Amino acid sequence: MIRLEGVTRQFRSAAGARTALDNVDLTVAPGEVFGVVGRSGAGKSTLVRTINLLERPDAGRVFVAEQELTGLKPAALRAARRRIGMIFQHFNLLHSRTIRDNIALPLVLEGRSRAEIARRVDELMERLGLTEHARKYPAQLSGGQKQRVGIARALTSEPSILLCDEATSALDPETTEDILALLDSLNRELGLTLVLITHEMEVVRRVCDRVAVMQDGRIVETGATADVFLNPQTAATRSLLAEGESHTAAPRPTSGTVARLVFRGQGTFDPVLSRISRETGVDHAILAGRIGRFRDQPYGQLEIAFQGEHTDMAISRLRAEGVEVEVLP
Ligand SMILES: Nc1ncnc2c1ncn2[C@@H]1O[C@H](COP(=O)(O)OP(=O)(O)OP(=O)(O)O)[C@@H](O)[C@H]1O
Repeated sequence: MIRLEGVTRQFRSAAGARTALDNVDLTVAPGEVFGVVGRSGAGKSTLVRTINLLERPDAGRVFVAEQELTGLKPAALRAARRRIGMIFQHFNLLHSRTIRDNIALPLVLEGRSRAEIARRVDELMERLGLTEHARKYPAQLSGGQKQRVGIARALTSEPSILLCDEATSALDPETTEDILALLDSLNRELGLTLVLITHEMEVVRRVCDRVAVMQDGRIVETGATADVFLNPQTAATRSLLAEGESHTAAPRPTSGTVARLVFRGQGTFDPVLSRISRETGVDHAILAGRIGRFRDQPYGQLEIAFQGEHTDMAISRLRAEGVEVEVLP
């Protein structure tokens, strides 16, 4: 659905050249919710703006739905862009226009008929719970409502892709959850492909099927969210994940083997640890733990201290049951 091949983008200024994207390859499958994370300046916005060619790469090719956008003439590019909606952190609404007119704007610019515009705008306002706000102005709405207007406006041309640039970063946690639930339902019900830039790891856990981690204009790691978050392969990913977590190390006992266990999927709910403890006579003390969810997939992470003669056997048995076990030094 989306394919970037060897995309490079430099910005030149008085201070010199800055490589915002450095030979980036990326593939996003149809119907996927794809997250892009990284520190400020890593190149996330430039990457996402390259997908609809708001930012033109200096080198490399961009394909959307098997069509090479980088090879299109202006009129064909305008048509291709209609399949790609975009929403923004600060909503980018026109303050002097009503909610209805903000949503209608892309259709007005395309020269659609009044009847068609009215039908489509009514339908979107109904779907997004905005009907009662039709005649209000953006300043009269809350942040979450303004983002709903942004989403409605992005959906007017019935895109198959929605690019979300820090779409929840200006919202409080409850409103963030509300907008994420809406994006999640648009993905599930309309099959909309979502590419979502965020600096909030919780947003990625909540909605993203896959994630790419960016650093200095490159994608340093990419994979299923659960794989990247539970087994980060790069220092950049580990440092992003460590942010906001407690930095107090789990207490360590003076004897025994300390290990980190990861349970995934339905296995999260199996009493496998106590069963294997009983069968091998190996006791365990829980030092730290967390349970949660990656989109639909439940997971649990435990740091435990094994105590007993047959610790190696208990660890092999856990691995045989599908529990990931990393023995800590
Ligand atoms: N229009 C521009 N002119 C000059 N430099 C730019 C421009 N746009 C981006 N850059 C530079 O390119 C690099 C990548 O910027 P980009 O906005 O893509 O990063 P980001 O990961 O989205 O960061 P943030 O989270 O702060 O938005 C930065 O060093 C930035 O200063």
